Amino acid sequence: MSNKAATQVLLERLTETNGFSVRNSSEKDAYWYTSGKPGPFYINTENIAGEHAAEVILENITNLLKDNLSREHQAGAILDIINQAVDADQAYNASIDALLDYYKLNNTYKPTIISGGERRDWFFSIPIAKKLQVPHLFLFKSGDYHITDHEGKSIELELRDMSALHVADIINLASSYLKRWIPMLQNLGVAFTETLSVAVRSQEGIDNLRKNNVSVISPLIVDRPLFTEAYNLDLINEFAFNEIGQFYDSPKDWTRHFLAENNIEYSQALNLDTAKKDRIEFFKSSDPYHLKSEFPLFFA
Ligand SMILES: O=P(O)(O)OC[C@H]1O[C@H](OP(=O)(O)OP(=O)(O)O)[C@H](O)[C@@H]1O
Repeated sequence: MSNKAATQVLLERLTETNGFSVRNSSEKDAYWYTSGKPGPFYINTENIAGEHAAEVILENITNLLKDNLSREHQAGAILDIINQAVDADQAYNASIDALLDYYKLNNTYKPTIISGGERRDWFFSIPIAKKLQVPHLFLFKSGDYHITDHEGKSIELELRDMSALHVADIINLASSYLKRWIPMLQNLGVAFTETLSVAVRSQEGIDNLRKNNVSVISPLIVDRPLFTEAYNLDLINEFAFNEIGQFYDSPKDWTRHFLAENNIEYSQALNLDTAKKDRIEFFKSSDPYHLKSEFPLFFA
């Protein structure tokens, strides 16, 4: 499989499962990001497991982590959930193969262990470890870790001579690496110079990792060329393609244009989820682009 083919498999799967979604008409609302700013597209790579399946899996993982169970029990249960989901869905399995093919095409490093961080990395790190027949290192946000062997059994392992490949769902600013995964891997004495991520949302994340001597391999670098590819593959329409171009030229100008055309009455919208409501409120109160004087009614 070529690099291009791997990217296409993943992009198509994400489009089918609404893991990659764009604003394809002026009637459609913007996506409100965690930063509290709006934008014309969004990417949620865990949907590669299936839109509904991803939701159920995440909920199950969250519940397992809440329960007062041993890390061994939690890791075993999470591993079973993910492996069963991959076995049950040919398209999820094919996406993991595409990701692994992409990795193999782009380097010669031979990891002896795969690491993955709580929670979404595990959708990818667990099946990649299984396919490479190497142990999996679960990294928990608390700082705990747990190792399973290539068959999924819990093991004790001397990590000092091992080389880890950290597999992730998406890199944004790489804050989870800087705050947690890099210090944890360093403390364990594992060599760690490379990470495979399904997608990269921002060049800043790649730069932050480079400063820490970690190089990034990813089939989906979310930037203009990826949207050109999506457009050429007919995965996004002309409206979306043009406005994403505007957004990359200037997020502020795109936002101004969106607010000028936007006829969505947020105050009247009944089905707004809490997260979205909070993000819109934060946008209004922080006014990151200084647009309040131009849109007094919206900011009122
Ligand atoms: O590049 P970064 O700045 O690290 O951001 C990206 C990471 O953040 C999110 O995970 P989060 O920490 O929210 O944990 P979750 O998987 O439990 O949702 C996301 O799933 C990525 O793993």
